[in-house]
Amino acid sequence: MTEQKPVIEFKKVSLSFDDTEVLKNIDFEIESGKFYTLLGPSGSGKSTILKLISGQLMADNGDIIFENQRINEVPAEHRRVNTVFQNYALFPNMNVFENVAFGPRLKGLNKEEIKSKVYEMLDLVKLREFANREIDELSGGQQQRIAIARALANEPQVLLLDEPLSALDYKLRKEMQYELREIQQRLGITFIFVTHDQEEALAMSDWIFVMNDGVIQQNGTPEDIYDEPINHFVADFIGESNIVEGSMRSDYLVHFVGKDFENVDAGMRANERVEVVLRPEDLDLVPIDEGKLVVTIETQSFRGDFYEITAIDDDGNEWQVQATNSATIGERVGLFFHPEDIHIMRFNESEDDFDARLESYEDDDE
Ligand SMILES: Nc1ncnc2c1ncn2[C@@H]1O[C@H](COP(=O)(O)OP(=O)(O)OP(=O)(O)O)[C@@H](O)[C@H]1O
Repeated sequence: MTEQKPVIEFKKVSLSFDDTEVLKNIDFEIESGKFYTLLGPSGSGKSTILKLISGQLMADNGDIIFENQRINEVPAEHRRVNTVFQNYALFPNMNVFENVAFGPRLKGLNKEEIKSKVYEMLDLVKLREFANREIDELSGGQQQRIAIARALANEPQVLLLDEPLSALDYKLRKEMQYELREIQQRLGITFIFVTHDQEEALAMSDWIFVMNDGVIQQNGTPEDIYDEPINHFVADFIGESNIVEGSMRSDYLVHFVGKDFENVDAGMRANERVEVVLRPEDLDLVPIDEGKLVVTIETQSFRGDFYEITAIDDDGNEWQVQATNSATIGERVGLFFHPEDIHIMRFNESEDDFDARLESYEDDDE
C-alpha cells in the first residue's frame, strides 16, 4: 500500500490567550479525502484548531503545514479552506443563488460557469428549486445546506465545519449527518468537523481526534476509540462506561470487584494499577449463581429494545446495564459479562505512553 501524503500537518503547535495555554503541543496529520472529527467538551480547543487552519488565528509555536508548505504566516484568503459555522453566516441581503455564486463570482468565472457551478452545488444539497428564495424564507436546515453549498462552491481542498448541526432539531440533525457524510464521500474532499456530540462523531467520521484541555487525548477510528479508550476521560466521554479500579495479578489476569478475570488483551504487567471498563451493552442480568458478581437493582427504565438498569454491587460500585429482561427494584441478581469484553486501561496513561506500551508488546511477541 502506498503511503498517502498528509494534506495538513500540525507539528508541536501551541497557542495561549493571555496566560492560558489553550492548545498544548498539538501534533496531527490529516490525509486527503477523509472525514475527520475533532470531538471534545466545550473549551477543549476544537474551534481554535479550525481557526489556525483557516488563518483566523496565528500559532505561538510550532508548524502548520498545508501540502508540504509551512503556512503559519499565509493570510486566510490565500488558504484553500472554507469554514461552515453553526450560525450559517449567509448574506441576508442576497438570495440563495447569489449566496452560492459569491465565491465563483469573486474568482472571476463567467456568467455561464457561475450558473453551472451554483446549480451543481444546489443539486448536491438538494435545493435546486430554492435558487430564487430569500434567505429568511428558508428553514434552519435549508439555510445550513445553503451555507454548505456556498462553501463548497469555492472548491476548497479542505472544508472546516464548526458545529454546523448544533442549531438543528434532533431529527433534522440525523438527516443532515447522513447527508454531510454522503456529500463528503461524493466529492472526496477532506472534511474537518467539530462537535461535542460523541454520537455524531461516531456516526460520521473516518477518524476522530478526542480533545480535552488543549490536548489530543486519543485519535483513531470510531471503533478504536469506542472499543479501546486509552484513559478515563475518553472512556467516560465516548459512550457510557462502567469504570472500576483494579490491579493486574499477572500480565493476563486482572483483579477487580474481589475476583480474578482472565483477559488476554490486557497487555499490562503484574501489580500494575488499572481501571477496568465494561460497557452497559456488554452486561446482562442473570440468576445469582450464573453471575460474575451479585448486584442489587436500583432503577430501571424501558428503552424499546432493552431495559436501562442501574444496579449496585456489595462494594458500593454502581453498574449501568442494558439488560434484555426486566428486573424488580431491590431484587438481588447476578451480573454477567464475558471476560473478553473487559477493557483495561492504565491509570492516567498518555497517548504517547500507550503507543510505546503497544510497541513493547509487539517487540515481546517477536
Ligand atoms: N479570542 C479569545 N480570547 C481569549 N480566550 C479565548 C479566545 N478564543 C477562545 N478562547 C479560550 O480558548 C479555549 C478554547 O476555546 P475553543 O473555542 O477552541 O474551544 P472549543 O473546544 O471549540 O469549545 P466550544 O465547543 O465551546 O466552541 C477556551 O477556554 C476559550 O475560552
